[in-house]
Amino acid sequence: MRTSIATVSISGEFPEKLAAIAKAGFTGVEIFENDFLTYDASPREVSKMARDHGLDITLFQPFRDFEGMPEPHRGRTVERAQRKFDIMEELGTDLMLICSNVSPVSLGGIDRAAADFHELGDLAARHGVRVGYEALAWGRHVSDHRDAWEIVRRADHPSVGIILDSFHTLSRKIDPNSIRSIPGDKIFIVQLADAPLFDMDLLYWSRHFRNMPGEGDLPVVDFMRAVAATGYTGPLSLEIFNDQFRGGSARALAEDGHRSLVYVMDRVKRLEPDIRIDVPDMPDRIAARGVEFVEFTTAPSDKANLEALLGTLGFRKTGSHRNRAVDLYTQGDIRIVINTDNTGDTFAGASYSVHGTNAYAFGLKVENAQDAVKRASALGAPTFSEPRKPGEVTVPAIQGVGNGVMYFLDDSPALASIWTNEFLPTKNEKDAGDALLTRIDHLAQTTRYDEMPTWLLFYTSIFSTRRTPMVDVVDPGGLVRSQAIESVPEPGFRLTMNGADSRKTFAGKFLAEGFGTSIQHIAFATTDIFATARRLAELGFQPLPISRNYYDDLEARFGLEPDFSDALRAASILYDRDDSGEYFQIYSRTFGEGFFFEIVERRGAYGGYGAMNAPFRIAAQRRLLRPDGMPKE
Ligand SMILES: O=C(O)c1ccc(O)c(O)c1
Ligand SMILES: [Mg+2]
Repeated sequence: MRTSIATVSISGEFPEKLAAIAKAGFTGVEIFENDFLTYDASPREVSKMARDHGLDITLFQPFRDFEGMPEPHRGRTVERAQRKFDIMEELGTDLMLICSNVSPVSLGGIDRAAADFHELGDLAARHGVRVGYEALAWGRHVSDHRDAWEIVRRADHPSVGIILDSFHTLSRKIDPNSIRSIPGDKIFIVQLADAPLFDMDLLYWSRHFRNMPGEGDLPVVDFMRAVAATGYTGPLSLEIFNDQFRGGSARALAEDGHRSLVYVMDRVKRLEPDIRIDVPDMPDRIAARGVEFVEFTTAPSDKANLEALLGTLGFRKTGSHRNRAVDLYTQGDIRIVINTDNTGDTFAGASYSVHGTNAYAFGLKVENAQDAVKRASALGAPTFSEPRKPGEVTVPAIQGVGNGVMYFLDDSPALASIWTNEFLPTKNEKDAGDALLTRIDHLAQTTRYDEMPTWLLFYTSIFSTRRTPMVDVVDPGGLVRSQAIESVPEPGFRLTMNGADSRKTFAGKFLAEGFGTSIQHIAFATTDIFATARRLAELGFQPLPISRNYYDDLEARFGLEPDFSDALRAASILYDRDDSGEYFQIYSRTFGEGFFFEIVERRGAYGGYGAMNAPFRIAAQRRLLRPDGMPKE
């Protein structure tokens, strides 16, 4: 698979862009004219730089306002093209992109445009180059690839072809299957971009909000299936205009870009088994069944606090690792591991010294743990391993969000018996009883807003998932954007990603003080929230106190019976309801740098996360940060 990316897609100066592009595994690069014009080097020097990095220059672009010009503009346009052909020769590329005319003086007419292209084809051939015509979604006369194709067909010149760009086709909701009738050898290059669905001006949407395939909402896989069906085997080239990306890290963007192309082509290969698609073999998207454990790293001195909090949530210590300072706490199907093995250079120790106490690792239950690592590695995720002691099993793992560790467990004998083989059971003198918590409902990871696309792509490319729409949560310190990912077909693994723009938000403060992205809360499921609340009270659990105003509003909003809302209020339970069911939430107070636990009950088929309650939760957490702490009753 030949992969390419336009220089506009990556931040930084030319040398930095090219280095990042090559390092991420691309074989080609599109030179965006503006990047070239603003960089102080000759075309030959730029050509050499690309080639020194092993990159082909797949395209020089864009050439604007060419076809359908009346005289005297027409003559000047041809002269302009001639000069660009000279530059292309020095750059060492043979393909130029001509985007459909947006000039108000341009004239329509398919035959007029075809005649212009035929003439340009002759000129291009004399320079040994080719031209490709791309329909901009906002072109004045041509805004649809089907019209662009008709012009190219009538131009009937070997040096003139069509350029397809997924954004222009899909943003206008043009059926990508219309591509299937174009001969593959007349498609000179294919540009790919995705975008979140916004109802806005096409030009503005395209120039500011494109993102990598798989990060947005456009059916890029369907588009590529149609392209593959034409027999096209040329480069797949990313062209991503995105303001946020321009401020990001060149290396991370290039890595995301490469991952997105491999992901899309792996999807296409599975959906079109009869078409030869040149993408590395890898296991299919991994169906995560659930979170098998979450592991905290902490120091012996801090451990007691975490242990005490877990105790009030009804967890008991049920095991100690045979060789290490690692303890296991369980309840229902939930396992929490506390690691204080900070001797030597363990990863847990390193994570603790950078972030303090944090949930630095979790384990996912999957069908085949080795397959999960294989797929993740094929998509560019780093694998993780640490030296094991005799008798210890190596659990397949990768590094993910914030360098946290993601372990994979399955039913193979070695992995399935790890808890009984490596941990010695703890005898509990007196059993205080649990709080009816059954499993981990979801994990919530907090990250910088600009890193969210990276991590959404990470999860959606490796796992079989669906994403819920992005919701905005208003924090008095700024906006926090939140999106949930759920495993399919079974929602056994649920994860919410919260992106904080400002360090003044509660989430942003967690990032700043914990020095980076990490799990900020863990939500446990119960099947009876009121029974759980009673048990928690007996265990001495202190819920996050919620303001009285919240309950008054809730009662009015849902028409709740006063007895019911009183019961909610008495136990500091938050409530939500939609057409499919009900949702109950209890929050713990925060621990360390803003970490907390949540307990939820889902009734019916409620599939959300209580987003409308988030501002109340945040307000309550902020109140507790104040010196007096307590809410006014
Ligand atoms: O926004 C533009 O002008 C523009 C230019 C070149 C392209 O290939 C494109 O897709 C858009
Ligand atoms: Mg384009």
